[in-house]
Amino acid sequence: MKDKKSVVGFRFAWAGLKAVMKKESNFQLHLTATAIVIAAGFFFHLSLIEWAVILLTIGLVLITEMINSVIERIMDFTQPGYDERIKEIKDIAAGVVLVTAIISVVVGALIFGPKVMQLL
Ligand SMILES: Nc1ncnc2c1ncn2[C@@H]1O[C@H](COP(=O)(O)OP(=O)(O)OP(=O)(O)O)[C@@H](O)[C@H]1O
Repeated sequence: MKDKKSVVGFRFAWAGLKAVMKKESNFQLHLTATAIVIAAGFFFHLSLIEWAVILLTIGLVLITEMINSVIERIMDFTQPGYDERIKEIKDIAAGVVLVTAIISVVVGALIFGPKVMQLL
């Protein structure tokens, strides 16, 4: 019984993931960047700890983008019309994604920067 519930729960979670992949262009952009970073990781033979940091950073960006999408949907549902309070909530949620995106660029530069330099 519990197993069946877990499988159903997983199916809903997978449906949520598919919805963001299909409907959110920013999420698709992050997924493209993720594929490029992972390919670069194999090319540069990252160490285990470097992989761990890169994967955690990728996860952070994808998760915050998903949370941002959830907040946008709740706001659109709560107040479809223009509202200054909704604007601030959505702007802050977008700011969260921006912060993680900046962190991911810095992490990428720290890990890949020296390796790219060695190639030049
Ligand atoms: N109901 C609203 N009231 C006031 N400002 C809003 C409202 N909806 C959106 N905005 C403003 O428009 C910006 C963009 O909102 P929107 O919901 O279109 O998200 P988005 O960043 O375009 O994401 P997506 O492309 O995923 O829809 C918000 O950050 C906010 O400044």
